[in-house]
Amino acid sequence: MSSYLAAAIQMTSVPDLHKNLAQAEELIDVAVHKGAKLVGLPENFSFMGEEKDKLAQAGVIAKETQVFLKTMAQRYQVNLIGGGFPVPSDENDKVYNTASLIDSNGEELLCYRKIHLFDVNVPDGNTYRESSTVMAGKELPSVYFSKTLGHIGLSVCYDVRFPEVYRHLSKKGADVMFVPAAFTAFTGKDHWQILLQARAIENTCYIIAPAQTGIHYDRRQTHGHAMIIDPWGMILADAGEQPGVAIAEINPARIEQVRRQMPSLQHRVF
Ligand SMILES: O=C(O)CNC(=O)[C@H](CS)NC(=O)CCC(=O)C(=O)O
Repeated sequence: MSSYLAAAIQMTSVPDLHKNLAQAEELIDVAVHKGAKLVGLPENFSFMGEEKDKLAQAGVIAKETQVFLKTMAQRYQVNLIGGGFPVPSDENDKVYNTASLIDSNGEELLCYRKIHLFDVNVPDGNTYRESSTVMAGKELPSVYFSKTLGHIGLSVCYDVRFPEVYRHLSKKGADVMFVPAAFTAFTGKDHWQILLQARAIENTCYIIAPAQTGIHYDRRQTHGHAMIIDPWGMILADAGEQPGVAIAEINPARIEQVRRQMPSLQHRVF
């Protein structure tokens, strides 16, 4: 593996599948033209709206999103992460919040179903009951060993509050971990960056965190600040608050250097 550029895309997705896919393509285009070889899209990139609307359209959203990811990966000859989109479950009428890694041949390399669901009354007055429409994934994420991109692990949004997910990925060998998110503006301002830096530092790994930003519908507002963090916890790129792209170099020598300087992974007791 040699150094390469990765991109964390930042979007303001709305309750309109085709508008979102058009915005996603524009930003993939920007990222690829800046040289990115691995591009992450945020949670809910293809649809962000009321839970009941998402559920009603889930079949169409899932199908069109999967076709979109494969088409874009092949057209732009890039590795793409779809950071979380609804896929209907076979068991009942709920969906799985699913993240997927697609290579430049359009093949799916990783698929992960969000384990931790956001059932929280946020003190700003918004109530989230993700479990009312989403089934929790039952399997910890696996790691894809890529000769060119490193050892990649996926997670989604609220998972970032559960360090055991990332320790699991780390034990499986991951050194580039994705946290695609739609973090609330209220929690994000105090927790987002700190949680991401903690996950990077404690696992001495790169963290790539695509994000939603701005006002999506009604009172739903997200925090933004898609970012890429290095294994020492340094913020290499931050997309701010407008839709756009955070781009930074993923450098295997930096991972080795930090793991020499701070060998905490070797000192684990549990
Ligand atoms: O807001 C929306 O409409 C869409 N959001 C989402 O789909 C997901 C599940 S509800 N949001 C989060 O997981 C936020 C986590 C978070 O913000 C935290 O952990 O503080």
